[in-house]
Amino acid sequence: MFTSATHRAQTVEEVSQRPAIELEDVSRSFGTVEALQHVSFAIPEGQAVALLGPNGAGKTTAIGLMLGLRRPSHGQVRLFGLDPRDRRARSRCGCMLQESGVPLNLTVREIITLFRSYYPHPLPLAQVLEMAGLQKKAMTHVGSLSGGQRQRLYFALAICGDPDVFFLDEPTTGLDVEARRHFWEQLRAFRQLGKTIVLTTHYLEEADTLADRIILLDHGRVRADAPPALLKAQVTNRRIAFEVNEPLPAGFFDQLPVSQLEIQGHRVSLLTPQLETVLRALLTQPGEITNLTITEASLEEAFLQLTRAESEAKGG
Ligand SMILES: Nc1ncnc2c1ncn2[C@@H]1O[C@H](COP(=O)(O)OP(=O)(O)OP(=O)(O)O)[C@@H](O)[C@H]1O
Repeated sequence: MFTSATHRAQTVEEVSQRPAIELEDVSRSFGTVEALQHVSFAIPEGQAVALLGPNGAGKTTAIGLMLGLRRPSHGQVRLFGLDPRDRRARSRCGCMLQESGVPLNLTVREIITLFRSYYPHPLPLAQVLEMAGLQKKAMTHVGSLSGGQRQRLYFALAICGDPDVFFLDEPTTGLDVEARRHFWEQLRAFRQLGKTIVLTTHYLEEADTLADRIILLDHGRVRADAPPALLKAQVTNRRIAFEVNEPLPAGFFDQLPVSQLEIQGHRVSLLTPQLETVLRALLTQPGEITNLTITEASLEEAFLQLTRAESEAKGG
């Protein structure tokens, strides 16, 4: 579909061996706030990584460090083996940050042309407009774009330099479901060009859909670092759902290891880390149990369990 004029053919070994980004024992404080603490990871070229975490986890700080917009208080950050502020590294980056200010009195075409001029090997204008789905808006003034269209423009400006690594800080916040899915398609197409992608998100579905790997940050530390499927498997919780022909005795679940217990009429759903214990109790009580299903925890449940374990370990 899309072609990249400057995209070099790379062998599998090259793609997997050369890290695009490296953080080595990185900490960053703002006064007394430790936004990141002893964070280390490497992102190989061609990988799509989601930095996931609750508010204040340190996601934006991490992106700022990788882009050279901030400096670490401790440790080292490298972008393509260079200081992230080095022009050679920066010219290979595209970014869509939370606060992207652009002049409102230019047309879409004019501003993309301006941004293309900053890069040594920009993508053709027509391709940028097509990738961002802005062909029909080329002559529209930026100030007249809707929120969703403006988000597409930010995407266009971020990719127009044909970056090797693309940083996105909460790119779909505020978009409706349709616009979000459209954006995911655009990003997937961009990924197929072999690009490295680092995105922060609050949307677990977004991380699950787009990322090869999720780095879960919480209170400035890496809490988990794994592919989405493995992250879900790390979590011992299972969801049990079933129907009862008559209500279970009062207090039935009080002594059982269950959480997120929901009872709606005859339908019961719960989470448990001890599947056998709960099943034994259910199957030995006198009432009839039907439509029993047992499923793996969703990514959302995994996320909650992992972050809860962290705050409990801290006594929080
Ligand atoms: N410029 C700053 N000055 C002071 N404190 C800051 C600054 N930037 C970030 N922080 C603090 O560092 C911590 C991490 O913030 P950061 O923005 O990186 O988190 P985040 O995971 O991106 O959060 P969100 O999902 O809400 O955007 C927070 O406690 C935040 O208040």
